Amino acid sequence: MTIVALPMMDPVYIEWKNFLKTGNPYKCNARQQIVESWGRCYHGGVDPYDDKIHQRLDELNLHKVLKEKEKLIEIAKPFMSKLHEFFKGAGLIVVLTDENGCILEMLCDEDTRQHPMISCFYPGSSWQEEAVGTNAIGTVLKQGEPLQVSGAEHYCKKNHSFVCSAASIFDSNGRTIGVLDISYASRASHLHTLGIVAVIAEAITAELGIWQKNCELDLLSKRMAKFFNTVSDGVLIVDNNEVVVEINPAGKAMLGKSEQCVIGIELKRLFDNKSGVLLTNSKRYHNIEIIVDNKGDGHFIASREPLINDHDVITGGIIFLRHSIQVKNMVNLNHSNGNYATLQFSDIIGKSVEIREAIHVATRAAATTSNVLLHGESGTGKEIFAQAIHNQSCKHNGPFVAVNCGAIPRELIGSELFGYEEGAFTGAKRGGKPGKFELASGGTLFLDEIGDMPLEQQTALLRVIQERKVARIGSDKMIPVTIRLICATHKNLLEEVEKGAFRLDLFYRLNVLSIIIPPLRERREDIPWLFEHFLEKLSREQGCEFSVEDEVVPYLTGYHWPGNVRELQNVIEHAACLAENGVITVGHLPELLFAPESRMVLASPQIDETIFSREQRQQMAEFTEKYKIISKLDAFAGNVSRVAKELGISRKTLYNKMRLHAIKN
Ligand SMILES: Nc1ncnc2c1ncn2[C@@H]1O[C@H](COP(=O)(O)OP(=O)(O)OP(=O)(O)O)[C@@H](O)[C@H]1O
Repeated sequence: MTIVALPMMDPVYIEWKNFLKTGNPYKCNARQQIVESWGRCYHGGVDPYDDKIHQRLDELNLHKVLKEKEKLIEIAKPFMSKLHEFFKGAGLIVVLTDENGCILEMLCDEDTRQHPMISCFYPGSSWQEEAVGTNAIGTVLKQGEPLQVSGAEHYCKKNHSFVCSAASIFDSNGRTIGVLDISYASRASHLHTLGIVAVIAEAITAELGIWQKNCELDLLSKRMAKFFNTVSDGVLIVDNNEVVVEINPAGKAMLGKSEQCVIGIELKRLFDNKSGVLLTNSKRYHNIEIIVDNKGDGHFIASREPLINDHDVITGGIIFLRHSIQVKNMVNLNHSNGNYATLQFSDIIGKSVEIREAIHVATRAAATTSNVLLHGESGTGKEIFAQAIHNQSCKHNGPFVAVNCGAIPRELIGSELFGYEEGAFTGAKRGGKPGKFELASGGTLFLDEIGDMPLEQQTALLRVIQERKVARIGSDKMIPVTIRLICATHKNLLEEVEKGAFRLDLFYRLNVLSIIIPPLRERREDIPWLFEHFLEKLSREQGCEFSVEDEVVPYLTGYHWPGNVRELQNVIEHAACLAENGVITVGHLPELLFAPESRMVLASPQIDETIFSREQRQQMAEFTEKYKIISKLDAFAGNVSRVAKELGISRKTLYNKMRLHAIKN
């Protein structure tokens, strides 16, 4: 390589000399890009006569930058080698820098490398304008456009022997990430070198773009694969001939088929005729119901979206399958249809031996999937027990569907429980309707008042329990159902069996685990706890405090509670409603409670003795008497003689008692 000293008569050199005297760009005849750069260097305080060694990165930082720019180097290097090969022996240096003008890679002949003038080109040295004045690399980084800087156009004298051509390399967002440069020491500049550099920089930019796009596609396809393989919906992709080209693991599990048995097969051949037609006769549908007779739960909800290419042409379809039970569970989670259970064992209030025993058995029942029969009068808490069992069982994530068999007209009970097909009977809904068994599948079906179920439906129920499959009315397709059955009755079912109103075989099927919930009158020590519980609930709901006169609770415990806990709850609400300033007194209790025939205190004194103190019993007796007199006075319009006769006492005694109890007539 020949290093040539520039003659002092070079017109650019003269311009340079003149510029340095004033720094005035308007008096300068050099190229505009060069003058602009000189202006930046002049005002930025770059020393044009500085011949010190270039700024360079230390080992550690250079290593870091090289690591960061690994891909740029990898992509640019083959291009640089080609260039180097092409210009072999011409004394050229091919340089790659980062966006800060720091040399990352350089290629040159061995004898060029040895030349002292070239010593300023080495990995880590900076060619920023601020560091070495106007130069192709630094000035391209400032101005963006490819540029050749020759001889005295360089701001620093030490670079006057070079001709440098550089162009930026960009990432896919158009940000500069590097510069490609060809430099050589010469008096003569050749513009075609700039052209070559610009084209190669563009090629590197294009290849980097392809690499970045590939990375994005790779990431996208990894994400898609993850989604495809882990999503709980079955996903099938079909081509335009309705032939399956892809199926995900969930899809294979749902269809119970291996990949080999699905890929390349027509979609409709994977299903029965009716389902196959439904799945293939439209390019887009949402939530259509498919019932497939195969092993496991073959009851699906299917949706389909067309696959459309960039030219808006349909190239196939993507079909999503979901177990109907999953859909139902989601609906149930939304709490939009009431098929959910909120109550737990902790919501069952009571400390009596009887209720504790019932809770104990129910807890054991929750640990199994056996059918449960709850016996208890109306309002004793049968539903609360059913919900608690469901919520503590392995089915707690499934639906809890409650049906009151006594409340549904006889002729409708079949369609309610088992569902029906479209056109099964006059008035049947279009598309049919799933029954409660299907809706409860995966969870618990609570059949309240099972004793009221008509005999013919008992037979159908027995069949569902035995076969664990249900056929909708009007269809012979069997839909698998996995449910835990909890039934409840206030009737003595064995008596019903004797009367011929209940099937014995069904009774045995339902009565696997039997729980007796005793009436409230047989566990009166629970009344104070229930009273406190319901009052607290009212306080919370109404945002006000209640206080209760001492006599109230003993009075409640003396009533025979034919409506059980539900009635107690209503009585407390009634009293709380009437209570002035939140003070509940006996006077706020409903009159029904004072009717002598409904009082237990008098009827069964031996029970009272075990629960109440003598003082409490005395008080209760007084209250009973007081309210007996009041109710009779009301009944006979204040006619004292009639009331006395009715009570079997003299008028005088009645007056005395009225005075004693402060009763005004
Ligand atoms: N032990 C209890 N603790 C708290 N609340 C109770 C208890 N028992 C019943 N209840 C409440 O009493 C009301 C009636 O209970 P539930 O509906 O469970 O009775 P049921 O026996 O199913 O009645 P029916 O046979 O008339 O349907 C509900 O509001 C319930 O929450």
